[in-house]
Amino acid sequence: MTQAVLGIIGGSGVYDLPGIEDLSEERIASPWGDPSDLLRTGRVGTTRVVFLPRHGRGHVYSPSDINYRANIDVLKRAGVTDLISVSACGSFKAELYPGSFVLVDQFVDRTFKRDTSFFGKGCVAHVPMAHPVGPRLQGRIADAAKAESIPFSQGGTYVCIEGPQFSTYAESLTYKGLGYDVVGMTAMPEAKLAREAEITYATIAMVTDFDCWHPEHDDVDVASVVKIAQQNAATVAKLIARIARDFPAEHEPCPVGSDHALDGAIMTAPSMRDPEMLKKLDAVAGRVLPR
Ligand SMILES: CSC[C@H]1O[C@H](OP(=O)(O)O)[C@H](O)[C@@H]1O
Ligand SMILES: Nc1ncnc2[nH]cnc12
Repeated sequence: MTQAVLGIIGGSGVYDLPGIEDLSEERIASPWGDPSDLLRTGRVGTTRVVFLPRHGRGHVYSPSDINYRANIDVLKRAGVTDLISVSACGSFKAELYPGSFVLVDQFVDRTFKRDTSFFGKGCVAHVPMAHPVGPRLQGRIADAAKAESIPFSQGGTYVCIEGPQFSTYAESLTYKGLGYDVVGMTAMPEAKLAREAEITYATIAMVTDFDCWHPEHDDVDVASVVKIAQQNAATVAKLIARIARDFPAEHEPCPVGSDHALDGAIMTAPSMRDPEMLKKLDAVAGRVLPR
């Protein structure tokens, strides 16, 4: 059996997770560099939880500067099996109004200057990304939201832009016209790396604004995002606490195979693999790499 460990990545406005019992801070070293912050580990009821604010305490890392590989690597080293990311987002749909929550299930990656894989020269791998969100994990978020009477919308596409600037009007209209639901700057490559690390991933997109396409709303700015994020902080904490409290002790097998994503994914012949690269992959790919 694999013990379930619930990881939470907090986004803009979510730098802390109240309600963790037996809280301690852990500095875990990673061969991929420095993660955004110390890991805050503990439990909620009997569930082990690990919290990491992706921008760091005080919001020191911009979306392009976050070391996504180190973040996912240390969460893997801490035993995280299931990872919920909380992300502030702009909305392209009138019905997804600021303050609402969207359980997105697809991502479009428009980032262009980030390290998007743990693999590469010396150990090449290709994991499936057709279904980036674990449906069972998302179902648990939905069940908890219902139990706490928190309105949410299930399903949707999150387009991840490089930032740090918000989108132009033409970009906003384009994303809306393409049918995307929300826009943010951080879910990619986070979701890709979680998949490579065989961690089941799901996102709670917290709508903070209408980006800049809506004729009856002001264009997005930091003040409006922060205002909505602060207003929703207690609701996010309540939702996460409920998910954690009701979480199973044993990791539930992921129906889309996120916990076995590396099965058959490594292309490089064993004799041609770079030993230095393999060392760095000890946590992420330890399950499939011979020791
Ligand atoms: C503060 S506005 C832009 C900022 O908000 C979102 O953060 P996160 O995804 O970490 O919640 C967006 O991606 C940008 O990083
Ligand atoms: N409109 C927006 N675009 C990108 N990231 C965001 N985060 C919050 N609102 C956003």
